[in-house]
Amino acid sequence: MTTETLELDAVTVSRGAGPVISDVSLTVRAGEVLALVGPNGAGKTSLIESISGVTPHSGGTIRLGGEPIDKLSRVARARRGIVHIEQGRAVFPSLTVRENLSLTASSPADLDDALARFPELEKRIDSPAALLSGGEQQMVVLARAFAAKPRFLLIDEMSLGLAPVVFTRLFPIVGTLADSGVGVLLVEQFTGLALGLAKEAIVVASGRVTFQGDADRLREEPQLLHRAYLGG
Ligand SMILES: Nc1ncnc2c1ncn2[C@@H]1O[C@H](COP(=O)(O)OP(=O)(O)OP(=O)(O)O)[C@@H](O)[C@H]1O
Repeated sequence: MTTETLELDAVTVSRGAGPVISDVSLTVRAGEVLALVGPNGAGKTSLIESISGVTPHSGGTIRLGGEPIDKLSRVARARRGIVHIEQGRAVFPSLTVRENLSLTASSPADLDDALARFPELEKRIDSPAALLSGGEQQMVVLARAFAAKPRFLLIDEMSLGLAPVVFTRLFPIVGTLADSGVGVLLVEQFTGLALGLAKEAIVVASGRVTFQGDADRLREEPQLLHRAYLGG
């Protein structure tokens, strides 16, 4: 059986004065986590946005299951299974947890399936999302993404604004989503956590790839990571 892929081939993204991502090629595989790390301003968010269609890319090709998706709108890409979790916890505060999940679940079974992965949310199912803690809100965001039955999940800085004790509990959930067959591209400032979940890693600095390979190797060799952050 061949593994489904989301591939970027020499992708360039330009913003304002010039390219913020240059010639980046990578492959996300179904069932695996690919960690995308790098210093602030390296272009990680721009890269993720080019995949989901939030920001257009100015060069290169993006393929989903081998088919180019460059010309598809953001909505069309989402319909094909590319789900983007943007920075910040975008819950609908006045809606209950159930209503938040219903926005993306296309059937009650999909909603139940998503909830089954987040037992802590089941207890809060009829609470308005505004009354949940930051960690619980991020769980709603993850559950809502999972309820959409993604083929590929793009996660941008899930830990932002959360206490370490909270996000270290959330991180393993991303691993279980990948184990269920979803391909995950994970942007995360807590490099150690991201590399711990990932099979492969890619480091981007000043818009260019400075390391691509085994995540464990990068985790075990801090000098390699340091060099990649400085530009390779
Ligand atoms: N809307 C925009 N218009 C113009 N330039 C932008 C815009 N958004 C980001 N940039 C620039 O693009 C470059 C890459 O930013 P981006 O947010 O993609 O990097 P990042 O690696 O995700 O950074 P961080 O970790 O700080 O979120 C930066 O130089 C940034 O100033």
